[in-house]
Amino acid sequence: MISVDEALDHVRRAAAPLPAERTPLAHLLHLRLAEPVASRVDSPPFDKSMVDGYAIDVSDSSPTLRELELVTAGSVPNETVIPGATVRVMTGAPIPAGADAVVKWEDCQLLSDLEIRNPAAGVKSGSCIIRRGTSFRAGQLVLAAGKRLGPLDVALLAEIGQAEVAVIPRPRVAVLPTGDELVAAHEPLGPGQIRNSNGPMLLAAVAAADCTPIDLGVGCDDPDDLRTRINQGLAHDVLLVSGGVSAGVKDLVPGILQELGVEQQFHQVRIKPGKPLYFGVRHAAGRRTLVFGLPGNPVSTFVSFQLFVLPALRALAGAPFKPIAAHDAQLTMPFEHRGKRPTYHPCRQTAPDAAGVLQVEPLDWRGSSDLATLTRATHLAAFPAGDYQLVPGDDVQVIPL
Ligand SMILES: Nc1nc2c(c(=O)[nH]1)N[C@H]1C(S)=C(S)[C@@H](COP(=O)(O)OP(=O)(O)OC[C@H]3O[C@@H](n4cnc5c(N)ncnc54)[C@H](O)[C@@H]3O)O[C@H]1N2
Ligand code: MOO
Repeated sequence: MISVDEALDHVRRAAAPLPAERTPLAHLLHLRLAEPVASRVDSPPFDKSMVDGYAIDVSDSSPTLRELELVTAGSVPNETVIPGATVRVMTGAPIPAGADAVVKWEDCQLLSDLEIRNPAAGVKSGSCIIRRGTSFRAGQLVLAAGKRLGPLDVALLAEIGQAEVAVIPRPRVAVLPTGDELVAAHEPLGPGQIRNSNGPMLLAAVAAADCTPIDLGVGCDDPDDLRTRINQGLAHDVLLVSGGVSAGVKDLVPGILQELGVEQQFHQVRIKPGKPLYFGVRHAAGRRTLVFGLPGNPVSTFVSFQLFVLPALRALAGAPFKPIAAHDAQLTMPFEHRGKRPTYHPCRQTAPDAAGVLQVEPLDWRGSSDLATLTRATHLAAFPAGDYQLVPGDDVQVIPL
């Protein structure tokens, strides 16, 4: 049995970023750029008006100005602003030659249909004009490689005319809960049966991690059925199997994975819950698939997902590999730990103390099938292995959920 850190090292080695793919703007959200992006254009691409008004030459001292034409956004001026003349411009319109400022129409006095009093007195050159290249110049780097793209980055790519860009794709993650005892939430429970909660949980957790979930249905504890479904799962970047990985007569998953060419990296980790965790990698036809066999108890499945699968998914998607960060906290209640495995115990944040230290209360958790308590938890407290008693105020490391 290996330690959590050793297990994470195996996952780290296998979880190199997926190969980059050119992807259109509509599908870029939360993906990471595989290349730096420089603009091929100046932005804005021309000097433009920031207001609806009159483009003028501030040095013109003529008492009145005659309107030569109206220029709206999307059209171009034909006339030049000469002494005694103005061009009426709408917001976003290009500035005509000869003009060096725009005055809002409500600050101008209309004398007749096409004539205004010259509003130049006190107006600064450049006023209400945004100059070509103010945001950035052609050739300038606008987005760095590795950046996780948000809505503003997508907008920026559109602004520079980059209709598609090379990004690390969203990992495709197949989910296969296994067990003859499992029935779906809408089906009646027969004797000895339980509902499949891991399947919906993992599909949701995969989606929450910005990956694409693929539902492989529920596998029976039957070699042929498992072989077929696992084979389907191996066509994706990651396969998450839940159940069937411990020592029971129907725990067939590790054997079938081996048969299908998955190279086991580890099986069993010194951790509670989640001891029977399996991890393997298959390389076939130029594709690498990471395979996690998650222990079937729902809390074990979830904790294993958080600690081992989530860092792998993030690294496949191009982020640096990083174990889930632990924070310092203090216990508000006594806690007795027994056992040779470190325990990740559901706990609940109370208030930070006066010094801002996070305070947590270990919950009355009834073990690896007690999903209900986990839903009330805000953190997992990481208690080291050993037999010992902790008291309120003792330090503990916690992982946010
Ligand atoms: N002799 C040993 N027995 C067990 C060991 C061991 O080391 N030696 N490890 C125990 C630990 S720890 C765990 S955790 C479980 C994990 O077993 P499996 O991964 O093989 O899972 P199953 O036996 O299939 O299921 C365990 C438990 O969880 C329920 N389950 C399974 N799938 C789902 C699902 N999709 N939704 C909800 N609940 C599910 C299942 O009915 C069982 O009750 O093994 C111990 N045994
Ligand atoms: O490690 Mo198991 O996950 O205790 O139930």
